[in-house]
Amino acid sequence: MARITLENIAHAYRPNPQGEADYALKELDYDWTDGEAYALLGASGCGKTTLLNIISGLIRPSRGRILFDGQDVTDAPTAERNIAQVFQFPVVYDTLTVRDNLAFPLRNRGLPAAQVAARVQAVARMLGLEDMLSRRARGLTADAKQKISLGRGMVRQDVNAILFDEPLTVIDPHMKWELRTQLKSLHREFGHTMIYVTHDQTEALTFANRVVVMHEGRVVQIGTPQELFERPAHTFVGYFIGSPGMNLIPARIEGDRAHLPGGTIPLGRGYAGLSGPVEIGVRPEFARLSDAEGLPVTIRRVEDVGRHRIVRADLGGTPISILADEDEPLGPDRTRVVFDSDRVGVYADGWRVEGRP
Ligand SMILES: Nc1ncnc2c1ncn2[C@@H]1O[C@H](COP(=O)(O)OP(=O)(O)OP(=O)(O)O)[C@@H](O)[C@H]1O
Repeated sequence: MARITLENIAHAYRPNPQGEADYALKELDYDWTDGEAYALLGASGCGKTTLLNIISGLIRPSRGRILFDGQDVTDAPTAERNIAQVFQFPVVYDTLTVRDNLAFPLRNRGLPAAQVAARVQAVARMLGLEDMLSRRARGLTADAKQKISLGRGMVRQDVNAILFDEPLTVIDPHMKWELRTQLKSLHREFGHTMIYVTHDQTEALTFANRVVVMHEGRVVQIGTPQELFERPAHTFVGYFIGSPGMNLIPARIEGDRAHLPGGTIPLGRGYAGLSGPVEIGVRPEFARLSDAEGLPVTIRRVEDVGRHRIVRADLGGTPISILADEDEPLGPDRTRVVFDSDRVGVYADGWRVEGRP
């Protein structure tokens, strides 16, 4: 395995890029820790595959360098980077048995038969493929074939990293949960550096220790699932992660107070010199309805989602969501919202601003 360093990487598909807008991947400087499980998360077209392909060597970046354990591989082709890849669609040899498919990358490297057998057995056990090891891949379900692809990606111990590009796309919804959990266990057991591309926050948050959130070609935050939830660095992170996402409310900030459409709230921290459009961000989990304090809201509807309810409301023209417990009374007198001031973030031009205590 290797530490992967991206040094001022940027990529434009068009020749002679002029401004920022021409870059599908905006400048990025980052060290991927050896042995870590990462997810690259973002909406379609945000640049995830471009970044993954730069790491694998399918794309040479327009700017910057890429290093594996300090060695420059910017011009090294994929084959020389010693990387395993798992794609959206299964890549298996139909005429071979499941066992031979899994063994293929190891035999290719000339590993002794006993080691091949042991490793194939371990991977098959983790993926629940043990019962079908002697069957030919032809005729297996798409789910089983993709499991083989995942297994082939993970069977080698000496790879620098394993890259996954939306590997669960073809998997049946009820199997996805199981496979996500298996992948996580495989990471724990084998300790490979894994980079997993997805547009699905649940996949990213269950799989990865560290999530790299991308938006419009830019990495906007790299953090643990908890950091992304508690301190989104950008409004996109707040909105994209969470269900429902973070509330964003236009605000005018004066010191440690925010003037919102329906009134003024305390912030717990002081802010100065904000420029550009300013919003406060507060997650629905840190908002509650009240009959006495807080800002007036109009309740539009209440959605029961099992463990709790989501109250959709209007705060001076801005739609907001508030979480309410299953047993919390939602009578007609509950017409105000209170935000937990320690959990309110301030965003200027989309970026989180740190206030002074
Ligand atoms: N070969 C290419 N030539 C020109 N533009 C491209 C090429 N590949 C991707 N792009 C553009 O670069 C941007 C980033 O694309 P990329 O495929 O990296 O995004 P993504 O986040 O992986 O999206 P998806 O989830 O849809 O695959 C998009 O605007 C896309 O249209």
